Amino acid sequence: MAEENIQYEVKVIDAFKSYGGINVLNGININVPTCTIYGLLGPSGCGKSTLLECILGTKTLDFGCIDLKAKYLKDVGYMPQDLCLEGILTIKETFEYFGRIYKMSDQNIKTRIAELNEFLQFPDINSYIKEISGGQSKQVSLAVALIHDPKLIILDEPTVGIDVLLRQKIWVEFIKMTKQLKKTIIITTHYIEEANEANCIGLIRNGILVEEGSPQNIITKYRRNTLEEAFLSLCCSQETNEISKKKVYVQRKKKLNNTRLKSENNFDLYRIKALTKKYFRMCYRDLWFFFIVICLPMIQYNNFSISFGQNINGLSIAIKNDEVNYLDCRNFNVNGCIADENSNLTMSCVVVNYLVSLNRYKLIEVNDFEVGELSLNNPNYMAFLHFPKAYTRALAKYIDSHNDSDGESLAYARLTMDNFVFRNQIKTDVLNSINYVLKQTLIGCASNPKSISVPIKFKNLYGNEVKSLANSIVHLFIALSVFYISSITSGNIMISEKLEGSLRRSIFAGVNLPECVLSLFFISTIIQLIQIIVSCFILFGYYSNPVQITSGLFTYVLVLSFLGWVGYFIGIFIAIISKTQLTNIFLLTGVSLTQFILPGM
Ligand SMILES: Nc1ncnc2c1ncn2[C@@H]1O[C@H](COP(=O)(O)OP(=O)(O)OP(=O)(O)O)[C@@H](O)[C@H]1O
Repeated sequence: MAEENIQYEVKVIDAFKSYGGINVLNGININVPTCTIYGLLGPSGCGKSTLLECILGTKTLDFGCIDLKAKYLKDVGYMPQDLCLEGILTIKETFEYFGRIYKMSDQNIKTRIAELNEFLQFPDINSYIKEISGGQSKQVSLAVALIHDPKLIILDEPTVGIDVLLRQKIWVEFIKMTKQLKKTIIITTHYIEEANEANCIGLIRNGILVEEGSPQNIITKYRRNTLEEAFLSLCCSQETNEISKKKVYVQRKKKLNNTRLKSENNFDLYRIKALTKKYFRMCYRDLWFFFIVICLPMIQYNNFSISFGQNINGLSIAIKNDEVNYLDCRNFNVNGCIADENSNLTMSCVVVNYLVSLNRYKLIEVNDFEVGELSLNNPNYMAFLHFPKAYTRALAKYIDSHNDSDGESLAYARLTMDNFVFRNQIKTDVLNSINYVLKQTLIGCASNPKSISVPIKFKNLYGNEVKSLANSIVHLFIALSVFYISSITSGNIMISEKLEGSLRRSIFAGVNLPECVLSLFFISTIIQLIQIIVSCFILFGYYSNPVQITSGLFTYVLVLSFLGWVGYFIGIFIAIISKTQLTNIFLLTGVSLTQFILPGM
């Protein structure tokens, strides 16, 4: 065929690409004629995959030009070197997913699976990808590249790990595809013998195309019997004229316009549906994910309700009462006025009985002040209380003349330093008990008890029902759980998609990032709503924490949802900036911990 009559599917002109100043593609020119198989050969690291990705547009050239006949992503089928498929999906679901991304009808997908099965012979198509062998996953990956019957097929080492018989069968099929179905195939391979089947071969070394031509022409040119021998001879002559792989600075060339493959439309509901279905499967099939997102919070809500900030009870307080025997207080009644010289009131008993009536404390009498003081070294003791011998008398004198020269009206209380919550609770209860004593004193003396009350009236706008610490922070706990669960849901799905390469493969099939984010948003919002319902049911319904929602249930759920959505976007952002799974986990945990600490928890 005359040169001018040849139609080219792909033209790469003067392509340069470097990483860190080292040229991986060093001025490559290749021309791939339509309806042919073009084999790219070369040692590991010579730049074959980089060249393919530049042709596909997933990587950009630094200089040079790539001209593609195909204009749309759906016209090209790409099989990357790595699997880049979701192990958690079955073979059938994987085909359905990609088929739907390419907007194929269900019937069309079914027919295509049957056709591909005929020549690739998949294992049971209901097997999970993670459970099939390396060679079988390569077959599936190849089928995914062919599912939508593209015009241009780009395959990066498709036959690695596949047995010889099937390899031969695949090449026969490739030849049939180019001859009968007018497809163009670009293929990289390390098996030189199979490259014999290609119409044209390009040998790359150190980013330079050192030879290009049909297998027969190359064999003839190097006067050898086989292609392998021809390449060995070529490589040996190259060794002596080694192309430097050291820093090669690219000459400043004008960057030419490259053809970029486009998606047919930028925002497609059909693709969003396929993505949502895939994410849904990924969520409910991963049992650990399901456990962490749904079951673990339920356990935590339960643990929180049982253990956190409940009303305190059973705390031990050491007591030494010099005024009266502690046991004698049991039958004590406030009767009479302490101002009365003849009254035999012992107000220390009023304090003691008040504390006992709270059912929070276990009062344990000690005989010695020193022993009482030392009792706080025992972690079971939260306080030591001491009442002086003339406590009631001194108290009467203090009330009467505001004078207690001996300091006998002072009860002594030493509190634990170990536990902030317990200390404050005991402090409040002891102060309330003294307040109660004063009131009882005034009642006994027929005075108006209000005269001794603190002259302030507290009125709460809301929160009247809040009785315990757990009641007060239950909403904070729900809010933080919703935030955390949303961020780990979006963050973990996104990072696994990114690192396993399935995101890249989906993007190459036409999906764009906003579609991924929106589909994941649906899933995350559903999980969030389940979270809110379950948490409210456990914390308010089952454990009866008081609900006082002043702005209405809708606003409450909306505010929680907003928090979850913030968590969702933070998760996505962290997944985008994280380069490894570990960084992703550390960042997610760090941000969530900050959220726990900032509200003062
Ligand atoms: N993202 C990247 N950042 C830095 N260097 C890269 C990157 N991608 C590829 N390289 C480097 O570019 C060179 C060419 O890589 P490429 O994957 O194209 O080789 P290859 O010819 O396909 O090798 P193989 O046959 O082993 O797959 C390698 O040295 C590789 O380390």
